[in-house]
Amino acid sequence: MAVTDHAGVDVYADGEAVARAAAEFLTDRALEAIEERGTFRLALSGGSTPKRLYQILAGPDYRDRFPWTSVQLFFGDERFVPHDDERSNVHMARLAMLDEVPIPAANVHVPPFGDDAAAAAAAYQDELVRVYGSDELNARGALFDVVLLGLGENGHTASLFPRTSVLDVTDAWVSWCTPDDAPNDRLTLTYPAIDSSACVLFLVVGAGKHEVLGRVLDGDTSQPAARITSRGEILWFIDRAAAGDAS
Ligand SMILES: O=C1O[C@H](COP(=O)(O)O)[C@@H](O)[C@H](O)[C@H]1O
Repeated sequence: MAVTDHAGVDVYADGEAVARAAAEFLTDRALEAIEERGTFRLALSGGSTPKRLYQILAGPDYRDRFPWTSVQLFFGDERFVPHDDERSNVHMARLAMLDEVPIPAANVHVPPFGDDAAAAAAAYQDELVRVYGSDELNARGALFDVVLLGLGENGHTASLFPRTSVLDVTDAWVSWCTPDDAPNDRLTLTYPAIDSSACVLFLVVGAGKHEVLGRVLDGDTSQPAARITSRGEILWFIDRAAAGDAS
């Protein structure tokens, strides 16, 4: 089946258009959630694709419109490096967005760094439990209003990497892995934590992602991203190149 025939897939001209559509989508969802429940819980993704989205949210069109003070921000995954390291997803998000917007520091929930990835994952889960108000997933509605995800050319998403045991973790919200095809240990939300979402939004940009995107959408479960579920909806904002349109 063509990528574009799958439900939930929206195709935009290029990465800039994907980022703009995502900024509008997140703003609408945030305003709706805050009107209904007073808060919006968003898990950010890392890597290169969402950087432009973060810059747009911090820019003149959204800086004063996005309801920063009522948003709780989390990280869907993090490379296990210091937060000021250039490889850190937190570092990227700070430079692109967080340092520029009026979000209270207490609303930005950063995965800890230290000597021990397992201990850091457990501590980050404790932080999620504290903000959510229960240690039982779905007990108080979805854990996240939106989980933002990307897609690696090896089929990983968040830091759910192929051939790692984190793919089998069902008894934790946050865990860690050592990929065999990427540097650094990683902290990541697990499948059950991502499933506890009102919406998962994948952003996929570039011709290099076309083949793996087709496999994931066709349900090839050897690709970690194909095993993502959501108790709400799963949406894909992709550009023409990722859709396989070479024009
Ligand atoms: O390592 C990571 O890669 C994926 C995909 O990143 P992209 O740069 O190819 O879009 C990303 O979603 C994840 O958060 C990140 O840690």
